[in-house]
Amino acid sequence: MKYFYSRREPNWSPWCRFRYQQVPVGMAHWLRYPGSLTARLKQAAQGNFRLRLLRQGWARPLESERRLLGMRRGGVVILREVEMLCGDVPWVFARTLIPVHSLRGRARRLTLLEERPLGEVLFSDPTMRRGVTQMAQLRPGHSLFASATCGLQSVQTLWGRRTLYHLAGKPLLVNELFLPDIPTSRP
Ligand SMILES: C=C(O[C@@H]1C=C(C(=O)O)C=C[C@H]1O)C(=O)O
Repeated sequence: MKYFYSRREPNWSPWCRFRYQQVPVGMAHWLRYPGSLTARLKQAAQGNFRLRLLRQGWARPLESERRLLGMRRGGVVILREVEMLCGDVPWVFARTLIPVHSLRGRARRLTLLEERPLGEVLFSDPTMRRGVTQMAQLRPGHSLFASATCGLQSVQTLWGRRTLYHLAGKPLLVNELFLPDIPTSRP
């Protein structure tokens, strides 16, 4: 199955050069959170955490994703898109790309997760290495914005990050977009 997105990319900046002054109070701690976001969301949702698998299938990465993943032009990935919710309220839209050449050995099980959070597997694997994280402000028309907001007209901006992970030396890229209902007061 193929998925089509706007290919206009937001301005992704590395963690260290990101201008945090622009970020609303209460959003920065989500963007900078260094551990498993799944675990952090579970804690914040106090027993109401849910993960909904939106789609999984073959796709072509966006140009900047391809470069981060070190893939050749025309290469394909397994694309997994999920929503992480508190009850029925979506808090985070996550899009993970696993290049075909990463789908050997340990990374294979990442394709069999269904509604089990990827973070649980990733953060319990001793071969996992966390690489670069980039942040961006996304607006309507940017790639991923429509998928994350399900086309909701009322949403004008989203904050997001993407992190390169390695599992047994093989790369995968996780995009996480924080949706308007995520709590912005630190518990
Ligand atoms: C990378 C993590 O995994 C989370 C779970 C995901 C999934 O199940 O597809 C995707 C992205 C993350 O938000 C994490 O918990 O930090």
